[in-house]
Amino acid sequence: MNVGIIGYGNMGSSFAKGLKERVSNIVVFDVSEEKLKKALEEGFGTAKDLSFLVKSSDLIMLAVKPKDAKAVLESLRDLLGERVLLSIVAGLSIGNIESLLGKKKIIRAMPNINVVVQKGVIAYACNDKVSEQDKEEFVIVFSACGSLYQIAEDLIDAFTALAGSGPAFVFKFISALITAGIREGFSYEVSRGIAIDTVLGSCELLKALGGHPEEWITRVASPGGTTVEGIKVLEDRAFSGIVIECIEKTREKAKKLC
Ligand SMILES: NC(=O)C1=CN([C@@H]2O[C@H](COP(=O)(O)OP(=O)(O)OC[C@H]3O[C@@H](n4cnc5c(N)ncnc54)[C@H](O)[C@@H]3O)[C@@H](O)[C@H]2O)C=CC1
Ligand SMILES: O=C(O)[C@@H]1CCC=N1
Repeated sequence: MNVGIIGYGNMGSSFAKGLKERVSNIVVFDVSEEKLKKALEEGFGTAKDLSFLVKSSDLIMLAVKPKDAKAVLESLRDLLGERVLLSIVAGLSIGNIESLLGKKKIIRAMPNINVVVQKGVIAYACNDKVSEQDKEEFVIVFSACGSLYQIAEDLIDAFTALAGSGPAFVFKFISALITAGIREGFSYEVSRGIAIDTVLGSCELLKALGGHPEEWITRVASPGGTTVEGIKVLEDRAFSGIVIECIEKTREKAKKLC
């Protein structure tokens, strides 16, 4: 497969790196000369315009900000033909894309930034122009960037909140742990290492051994011990309620983006 990427920002560049080993060719188009230079330095082909990019590609990924997406889609309308358009633009529905592009092959996906280390979580939904073979090829190629979930399109905004924005919330938690460690007397570097390894190890444990996180809390929190004192503070301050509301507000914003 030949992949064309429109927008070489955080996500476009992360996908380019993740896909490198799995596709024949990657071509990038960006309005920023600086981003095009970066793409060249990072070993990718660049296109001078959208027409060249489309001609060189079987699948075209739209990775620009929501505010820039409409203009790009209008320019693609007469260029795309039977090629697949893969949009990762938050809040932009398949219906919106079809109204700008016409009834073309469209995959709407929602990834997260962890694609940069090939550990992304990517949800996708397709319109009925996308064949089983198109879908299979997409899954084979994009599984190089992380785990894929085919979901109903009406859950993509919720997925955007949980997984698309999710890394920012996890980083916030890790950042708070680091600050707490510094406050207790560890250097930044040591506190960072302790926080990351604690979160990473806990995730690996859950993945490897299964079980609900609450079950594992009972194994960590000894009766009358230390952990339960910390858990009480989180409960008093409605930690779970805060996280649930954080996801709800994020999902609501995704609905209003485009
Ligand atoms: N950053 C994230 O963690 C995630 C972002 N997304 C979605 O991915 C999309 C891209 O986000 P980022 O990579 O963070 O944005 P970004 O701002 O880092 O990159 C966007 C790139 O598009 C380029 N661009 C703007 N207008 C253009 C045009 N007309 N033609 C070609 N290139 C153009 C910009 O120069 C820039 O390099 C957004 O729609 C966002 O909703 C989805 C999931 C996660
Ligand atoms: O904040 C945003 O709008 C994008 C969508 C998911 C992650 N970043």
